[in-house]
Amino acid sequence: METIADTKTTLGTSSDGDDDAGGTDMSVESREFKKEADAINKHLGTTNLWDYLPFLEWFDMSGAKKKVLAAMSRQDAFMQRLIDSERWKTLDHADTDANGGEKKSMISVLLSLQKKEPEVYTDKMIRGLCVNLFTAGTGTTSIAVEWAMSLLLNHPAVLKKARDEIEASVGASRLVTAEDVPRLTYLRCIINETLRLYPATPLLLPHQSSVDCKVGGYHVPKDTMLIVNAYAIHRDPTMWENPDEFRPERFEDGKAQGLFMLPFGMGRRKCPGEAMAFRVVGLVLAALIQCFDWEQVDGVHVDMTQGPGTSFTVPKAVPFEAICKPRAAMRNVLP
Ligand code: HEM
Repeated sequence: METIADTKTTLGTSSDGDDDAGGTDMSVESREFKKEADAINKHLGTTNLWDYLPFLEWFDMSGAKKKVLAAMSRQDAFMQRLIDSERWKTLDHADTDANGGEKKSMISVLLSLQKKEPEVYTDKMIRGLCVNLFTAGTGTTSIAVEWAMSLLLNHPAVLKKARDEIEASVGASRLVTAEDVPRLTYLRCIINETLRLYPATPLLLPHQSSVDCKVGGYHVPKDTMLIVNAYAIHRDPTMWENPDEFRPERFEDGKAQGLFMLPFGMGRRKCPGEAMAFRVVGLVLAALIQCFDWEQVDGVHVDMTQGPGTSFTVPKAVPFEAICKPRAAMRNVLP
């Protein structure tokens, strides 16, 4: 029998934003974008004296504002290059779909709208929208995958149950697809339980009261910055039984209905990417579980310490590391 070498795999981003380990298979464009995003994140999450003494913003003594603005301008130029290249593709195929009938990219959809309403869909607006979605949608989902894999490695029974579900629903003759994910209900419980214990953005995004109001008996004046501690809510022992335990079963058969959790926020400013996040995180986890056998490195529990946080997200302090081996059953499917 052919032997398949075990591979030590590292996923994700350490809390200092330095992603050497996970970045080796990234495209040049992805690396460039990530470099600027990391440069911005590094400063966005820090406390600035001008949060307390607003006049200090004018002096920018730490130089943080200057660095963030410079990185944002490089990110903007990068996005404009993507838009221009999509525009040229559209010109080349003036009479047909730029992608030859394939699914259109978001930029190409926005460029079609630009033709109809140029004053609304300006390049500046498209750049802003794309940067916003890239920034909000990439770090959060990769962090969620990393926490989920770490939890699975430390809970082999849960990992096995997830594998069994994929075996029963998809089998081993083909790779799991995005269409399979909604049927993998136990996998969804795992994602929910991961987001409960390790919400990618534990304090959501800061909100601001638009009018004077009362919250939980406290008077909140207009224009106050409000921060919701989702992390604490998700581990509230008055609500959740053994809140620190990783137990995806608590979400089975709608059992957790009515229990309060908000990893995507709530209300008008709730994350618009929730459905996409479940699809992407679900597909990545399902493929990793379906295709590989996983083991802890030297039998040591995966470190679950949380990092100090980069801007609004909280990744692992130590990136996820594990031994993975392609499954013999999937040899015909894996490239
Ligand atoms: C596991 C993955 C994700 C998590 C945990 C997450 C979480 C959140 C949270 C907590 C907020 C702030 C909500 C609030 O302040 O009340 C937010 C906002 C946002 N998210 Fe996500 N998100 C994820 C994935 C995505 C994806 C995949 C996209 C898009 C591709 C996305 C796009 C956005 C945008 C644009 C906002 C700002 C919405 C606004 O302020 O109106 N997110 N997300």
